[in-house]
Amino acid sequence: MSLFLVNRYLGEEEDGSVSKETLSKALLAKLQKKAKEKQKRHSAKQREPLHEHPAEQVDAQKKRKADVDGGLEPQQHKKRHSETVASCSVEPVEQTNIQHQEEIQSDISPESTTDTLPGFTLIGGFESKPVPKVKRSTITRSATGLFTYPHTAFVSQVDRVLPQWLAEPHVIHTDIKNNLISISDVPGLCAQLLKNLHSNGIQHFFPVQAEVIPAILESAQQGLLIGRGGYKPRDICVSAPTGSGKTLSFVIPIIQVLMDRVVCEVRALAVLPTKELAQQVHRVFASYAEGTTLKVVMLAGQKSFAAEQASLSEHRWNMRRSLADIVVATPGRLIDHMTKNSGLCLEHLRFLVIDEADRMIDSMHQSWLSQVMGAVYRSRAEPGSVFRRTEAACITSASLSPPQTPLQKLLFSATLTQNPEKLQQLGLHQPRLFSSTYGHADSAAASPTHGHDRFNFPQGLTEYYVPCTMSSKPLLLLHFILRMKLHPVLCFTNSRETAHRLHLLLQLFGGVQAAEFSSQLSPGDRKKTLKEFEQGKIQLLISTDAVARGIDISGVKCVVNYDAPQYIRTYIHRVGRTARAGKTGLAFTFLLRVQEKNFLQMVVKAGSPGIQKQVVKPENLRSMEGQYEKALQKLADVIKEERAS
Ligand SMILES: Nc1ncnc2c1ncn2[C@@H]1O[C@H](COP(=O)(O)OP(=O)(O)OP(=O)(O)O)[C@@H](O)[C@H]1O
Repeated sequence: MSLFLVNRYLGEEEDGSVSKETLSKALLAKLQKKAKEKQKRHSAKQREPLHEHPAEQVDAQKKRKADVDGGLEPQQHKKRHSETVASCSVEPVEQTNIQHQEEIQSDISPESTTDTLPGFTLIGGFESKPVPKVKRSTITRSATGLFTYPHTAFVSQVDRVLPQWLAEPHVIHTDIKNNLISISDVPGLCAQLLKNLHSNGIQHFFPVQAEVIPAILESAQQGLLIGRGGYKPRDICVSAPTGSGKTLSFVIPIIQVLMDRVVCEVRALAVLPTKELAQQVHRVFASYAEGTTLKVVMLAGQKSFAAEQASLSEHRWNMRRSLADIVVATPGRLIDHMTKNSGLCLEHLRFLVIDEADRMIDSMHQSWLSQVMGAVYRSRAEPGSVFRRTEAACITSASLSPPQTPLQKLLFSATLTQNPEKLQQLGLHQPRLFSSTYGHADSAAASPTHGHDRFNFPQGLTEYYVPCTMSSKPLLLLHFILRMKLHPVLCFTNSRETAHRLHLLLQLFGGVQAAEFSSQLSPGDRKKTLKEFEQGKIQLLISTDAVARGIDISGVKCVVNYDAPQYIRTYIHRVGRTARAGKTGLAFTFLLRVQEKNFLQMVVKAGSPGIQKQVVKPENLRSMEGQYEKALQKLADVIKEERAS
C-alpha cells in the first residue's frame, strides 16, 4: 500500500465526457499562458540593476535565499549545506557552492514562490519600489553667461542630479610608469621624510601621490591647529586603481603635518576593515615615522586588550598622558577601546583616514563612525574657549571667530561608490574627489543612471577567462603551475571548505608547494603563511576573500579565480593583488558555461579594458588525470578521518 497517493491535476472539467487528449491540450495552453505571464513579470524585475554591491543586495538576497531554502532558518540552511558539502569530494563541494550561488544570482524571482494560490490570503503586499537614481551634474548657463554647477544634491524637477564634487573630480592618471614625479618636485616635504622615502627605495611619486599629497599638505598650511584662513579644510575622497599607491598618499602628508606637534595626542586615526590591513598600514606609518618623535599605535587585536591599552596612554601624577600620535585600528577593536574607556582620547583628532572606504561604509551599521565623531566633539572646554570644537555646519562670522582644530576626513578606495546617498552617511564636509575613473574613454557610459559604477583597472593587468567544467578545475590549476610555470599564484575560492579541500587535494597530488589561507587560521599562522608566500617558499596560496582587499604581496604574478566572484567589487580587488605598482600581472577566472554570460557582462559593464578567452585543450590535461583520480580517492579518506577526529 502506498503511503501517499499522487494525483495529477487535469483541469476542472474532468467528468469523463471530454477526451484525454483535449484535456491535455487545454492544460498545456493554460500552463503556457501562466508561463508567459510569469516571464513578463520576471523581465520587468530584471530591469532593476544587477550586480550591485552585497550590501545593496542583502535584503533582496535574504528574501530570495529564504525562498530557495524553502523557508529554512539560516542556521538550518548552513547545516544542510555543510552536510551536503562534507559528504563529498572537491567536485561536489564546488557543485554545491556554484549551484547555491547560481540559485541566488539567477532566475529565481519572488513570483516563483509567491504566486497567488487559491484558498490563501496574502498579507503584507510590500512591493520593492525602485530607488530613483541620480544623474551626473549638468552644467547650466546662468543669466550672466557664466557656467554654474549645482553644488550639493540638487534636485531638478525632472531628475535628481549628481553633486558637482562627484561629477567633476580631479582626474588622476592611471598610467603610472609615464607619469612619475620626482619626490623633490613635491613641495613641503622635510629632509627627514625625503630621507625615509629614499631609504624605502622611493625616488618618484606615483600619480595619485603627486596629486593627493600636496592637497592634504595645503589644507594644513596654517599649521595643525587651525584650518586655512580659519575655514575647515575640505574632506578628501580618493578613488584610484588597486596597487596605485594610495597608502603613501595619506601616510606621507600626515607624518609631515604632525611632525611639528609639541604635545603628544592622538591626531590621526586610520580605520581599516581587517587585522591584516591594519597591520600593513601600521607598518608603513611606523617606517615613515622613523627619525621623528611621532608614535604609532595599532588597535587591531594583535595584542591583548591590556597591552593595547598600555600603549595608548599612561597616568602620571593623576594626569593622563597620551603615548600615541597616530592610531591604526579595525572598527571592532576601536569601539571596544572607546566603550571600555581605555584611555583613547580623540578630542585632538585632526585626520580621520577611512581606507577601503566602500567596505567601511558597508560596516556603518556597527556605528563606529558616529562613536568616533561623538568622541571628537566631546570637548570638555568651556563654551567660547579656544579649544572648543564644533561639527562642521554653515559658515558664519560667529562660527569662524573661535579658532578650532579642524577634523578632516580622508577616504580611499579602488572601488569608491559614486552613490551620493551612501557617501552621505559619512557626513563629508565640502568634499574633493580625486578619481581615475573618469579618465575612461567611455566616460559617458559611466553614468550611474546605468545602474553600475565603473572603475579603472591597473594598466599592467591582463584578464582571461577559462571555460571549464567542475571536474577540470583542479587540473587546470595544476596545468598553470606545473606546465605554464605561472607561480607564485594567488588562487581565490568562494568558501573556506573549497579552499581547504583544494589544498588537501593538491597536497595528495604532490609536486606543488601549496598553502591555504582563511579566517580559520590563527593570526600567527596567517602572518607566517603570508610571509612565506612573499618569500617565494609557497608557489600557490589558496585563499578565501580574506586577502582579496588591500593586501600588498610583492611578486604575485598571477591571480586565479577558481570560483568566479559574485560581485564586481570582489573581482576588482581579487585581480588587483597582481599588476601592482605599475608592474604587469595575469588574472584567470575559471567559468562554467552557465556562468559565462552574466560574468562577462558584469566585468565589461564595470569598465574592464577587455577580458580574453583562454582555452586549455583537454589533451593538455590528460597526462595528469590518472594521478588526479588517485589523489581524489585518497581525499575521500582524509576527509572521513578529519570528520571523525
Ligand atoms: N612611489 C612609489 N614608488 C615605488 N613603489 C611604490 C610607490 N608608492 C607605492 N609603492 C608600492 O606600490 C605597492 C602598492 O601600494 P599600495 O598598497 O599603497 O596600493 P593601494 O593603491 O593602496 O592598493 P589597494 O587598492 O589594493 O589597497 C606597494 O608595494 C608600495 O610599496
